[in-house]
Amino acid sequence: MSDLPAVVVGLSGGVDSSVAIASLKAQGYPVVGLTLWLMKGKGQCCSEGLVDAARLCEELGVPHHIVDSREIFEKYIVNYLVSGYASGVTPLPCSQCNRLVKFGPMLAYSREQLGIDYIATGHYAQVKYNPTSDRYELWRAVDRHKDQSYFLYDLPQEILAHVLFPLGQQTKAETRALAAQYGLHTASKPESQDLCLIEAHGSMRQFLDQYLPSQQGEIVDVHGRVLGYHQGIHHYTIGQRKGLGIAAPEPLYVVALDREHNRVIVGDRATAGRRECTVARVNWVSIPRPTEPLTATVQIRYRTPPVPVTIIPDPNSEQVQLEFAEPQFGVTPGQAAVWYAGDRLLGGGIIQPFSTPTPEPLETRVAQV
Ligand SMILES: Nc1ncnc2c1ncn2[C@@H]1O[C@H](COP(=O)(O)OP(=O)(O)OP(=O)(O)O)[C@@H](O)[C@H]1O
Repeated sequence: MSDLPAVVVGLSGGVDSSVAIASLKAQGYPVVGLTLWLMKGKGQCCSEGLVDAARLCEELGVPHHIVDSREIFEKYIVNYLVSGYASGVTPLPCSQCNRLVKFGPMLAYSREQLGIDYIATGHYAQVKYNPTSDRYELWRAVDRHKDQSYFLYDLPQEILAHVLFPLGQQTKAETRALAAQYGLHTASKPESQDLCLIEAHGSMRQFLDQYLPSQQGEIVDVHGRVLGYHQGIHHYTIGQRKGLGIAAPEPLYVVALDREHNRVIVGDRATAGRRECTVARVNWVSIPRPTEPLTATVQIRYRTPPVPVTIIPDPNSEQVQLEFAEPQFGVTPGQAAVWYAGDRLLGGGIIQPFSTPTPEPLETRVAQV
């Protein structure tokens, strides 16, 4: 009998989680596979993922559980996305899904149904216990290109204390080599490129179009001049530069989404740059909440490089104010800002809507004259 604790491994049917469970098993951990059934559609997280995960567990000779999580996925992710886009923000579903749909419920199921106290996933990130601070710290993965720590910033200490990331210290190439070495049928599965919802529905636009009706409106500049038309403000993101469908001599960025008048407001680079923003729903991970301002680097999107920032805690709330050393162009309400000291993830939260002065619609101004 192994002295190692039993671990429940979240399986999506993809190569990363397949190698995560096979590696833990090879190290002597008693393992159980668990797949959350998240939505209907094609691709992982749907029936295809369930079948691949079941087949993998059969090959490995380990138990496999499937938990129908479609209802909580609908409640916490689909509704969150649809209401966010409808109100003019661009929500980040992955960190919320990790906390509320995946890690929290997986650990609860493991404990309550299986009496198992540890869970693992195929995420590329590392958890390190710091005995001095008595905190479970989150660190970037060794494979910087695959690092997924950004999406995990919202995990509380109670969960991090019970999580293993078996792939955090290896490269994706090593994962693929191990998949072949273990003879896993998932070894040659292509990399998932995008958000699971996008894989299942084709694009975010196609997904949203099922819920939010098209509603034509104006694309205007910061003076209220009409430059073009759109089919719904939910197709746009603050900071967006490409795909605006308007010809202009200089690059234009979306600087505000005016829900009240169903308008997209665009501006030049100088208008689009932001030096600060407010971040709410902050989760402090590797350090406790500071009382003094702190310098760090911050990522305002998954794929943007970290940039220098000062984080100013609000004495009266859990919010913080971020002050960037240089103006940033993709500061998008609804997305996560996640700050680091080197490779150590300190904390993160959700960027709050900011007030960009929006011009009065033309007819209102004409009426006032
Ligand atoms: N439906 C699910 N049920 C259980 N665990 C899941 C599910 N989807 C994802 N996970 C876990 O979260 C990890 C990261 O998921 P993500 O969607 O980012 O996939 P990925 O990085 O492409 O990994 P994989 O190759 O395993 O699909 C997975 O490796 C897996 O452990």
